[in-house]
Amino acid sequence: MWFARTKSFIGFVNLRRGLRVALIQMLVGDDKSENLKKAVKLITEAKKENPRLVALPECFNSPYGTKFFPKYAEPIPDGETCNVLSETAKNNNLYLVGGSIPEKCGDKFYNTCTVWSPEGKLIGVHRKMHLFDIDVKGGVRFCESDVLSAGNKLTTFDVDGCKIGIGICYDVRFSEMTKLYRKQGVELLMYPAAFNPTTGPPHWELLMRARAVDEQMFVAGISPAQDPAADYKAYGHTIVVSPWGTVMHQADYAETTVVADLDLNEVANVRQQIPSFSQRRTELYDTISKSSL
Ligand SMILES: NC(=O)CCC(=O)C(=O)O
Repeated sequence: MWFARTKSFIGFVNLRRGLRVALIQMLVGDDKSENLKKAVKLITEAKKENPRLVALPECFNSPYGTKFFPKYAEPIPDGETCNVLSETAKNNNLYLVGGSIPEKCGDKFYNTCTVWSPEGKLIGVHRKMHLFDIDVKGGVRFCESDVLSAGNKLTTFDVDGCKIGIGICYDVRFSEMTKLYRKQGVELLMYPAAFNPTTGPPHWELLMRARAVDEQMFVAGISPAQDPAADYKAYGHTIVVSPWGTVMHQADYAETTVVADLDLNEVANVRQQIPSFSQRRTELYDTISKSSL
């Protein structure tokens, strides 16, 4: 009897897998120490909601622009920003996805996300794999590769049994990358990101939902708030999408924090009901792609 009760209690505990995340849509300025102070303040405020994991946006310590990257860049993990992120994760006892910062390594620069444990340990480093080089006539032109080098590795980490993958902004356009994360068992994909007023309205939500539906996982996009005075205006609209493709939360343009409760059971439920991953005809894809070369 006791055993049966205990077993069902354990079963109940195992059944409920949840993760509360707080996504900080922070207004980034051109003063690095002010940006760092602001990040600490917003993370500390977010802690009141009791999240297990907090995330910052792309390029949160520097304005987003190639002319700024070399000036704001720091070594990882031995720079001022990493020290602040490590301390803040530890002081608040939470996992911290440190958005991204311009990283300096030797004579190269990268757009890099660091991930911190509640003990303040560095548990992940992701260098943006796909550089944002686009030229939309009458819209946005940007060429990260003028200054930055691309990373070559996927990055995952574990929070209470949930495997989390990292991409940075433009990485979201590459479904091959998400497929690799799915193969590695990822259930939540987080993109620190900074879309813009040209590509944001037509593509931001669409891409986040597409990746969530393709790979049947939670997807979060964490943007800076929009600064109307900045050269590059971020789109904002920090977003969380469920494995079913439903937009659970989406911010507007202003500074805010999105708090979301992720029911991780939904991942397995959706994957079981629509088993598209195991129904792929990879033998055909390989043959067709080789024969059409
Ligand atoms: N920071 C970025 O990578 C921006 C990506 C973007 O705006 C896009 O349309 O893609």
